[in-house]
Amino acid sequence: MKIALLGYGKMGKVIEKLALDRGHTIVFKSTADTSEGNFEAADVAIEFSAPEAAVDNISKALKAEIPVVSGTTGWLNKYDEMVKLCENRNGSFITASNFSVGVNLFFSINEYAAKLMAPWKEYDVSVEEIHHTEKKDAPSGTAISIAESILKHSEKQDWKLNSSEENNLKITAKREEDVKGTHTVSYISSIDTISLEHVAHSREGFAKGAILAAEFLKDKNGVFTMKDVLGI
Ligand SMILES: NC(=O)c1ccc[n+]([C@@H]2O[C@H](COP(=O)([O-])OP(=O)(O)OC[C@H]3O[C@@H](n4cnc5c(N)ncnc54)[C@H](O)[C@@H]3O)[C@@H](O)[C@H]2O)c1
Ligand SMILES: O=C(O)C1=N[C@H](C(=O)O)CCC1
Repeated sequence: MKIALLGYGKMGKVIEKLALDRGHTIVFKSTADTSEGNFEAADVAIEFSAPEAAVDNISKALKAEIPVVSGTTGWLNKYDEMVKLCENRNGSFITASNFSVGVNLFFSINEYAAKLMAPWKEYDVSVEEIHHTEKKDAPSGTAISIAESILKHSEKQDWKLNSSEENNLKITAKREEDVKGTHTVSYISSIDTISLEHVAHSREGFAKGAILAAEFLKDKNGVFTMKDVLGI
């Protein structure tokens, strides 16, 4: 596949390496200030940029009839707009707060646990995420996805960052040097604690999942999720 990389930072660089290892070619790369290569030649665009840049990048790909995989977080208030654009252009689009296969399995475990724990009111549930200090958005997109699944089975009204109000699901966001991504769901009672945790050891999992999504999307039309890609 000929790939355009929209965003060539920490993720763009890992994706480039894995894509080349899988026999793909990179025909275009862009950052906030530079671009090189031939965008129109791409079979698929993989977009990992910044919250303020994602909508422009995704729109640019859809308008050029190039399928787009977007991993950027922190822009999902415009998700419906991108879905409409994709449908109007008969294009192909997938976004995920986390492309790692392990995290997507963790999402399913989290949903199952939320359902199982729902009747056991003595447990209070909370979510914690830890990422590197360069991360622009908080809480992480992954923590929001985890919280939204828990809320489907909970009496809590909404998630809230760093709130201890009983009717909200508390998400704690920590920033520590070089942490790739740690997400923990805790169910705490006065008697015991049940914890579920996913720890990313590197960025390879995110990159590999994004390439799997790009390979899945190449000859399809529509809006998809990682559940479609992984068949889970
Ligand atoms: N979904 C996932 O699996 C996943 C995994 C890791 C990171 N992310 C998200 O991906 C995004 C990027 O992460 P990163 O660690 O690579 O960040 P980074 O800061 O290392 O790199 C971002 C890159 O985007 C570029 N950029 C900014 N504006 C741009 C524009 N208008 N056009 C093109 N490029 C532009 C920057 O110049 C930089 O090269 C973040 O939102 C992060 O939260 C998602
Ligand atoms: O490094 C980041 O930034 C990450 N962002 C995603 C998120 O916000 O959930 C996925 C994990 C890494």
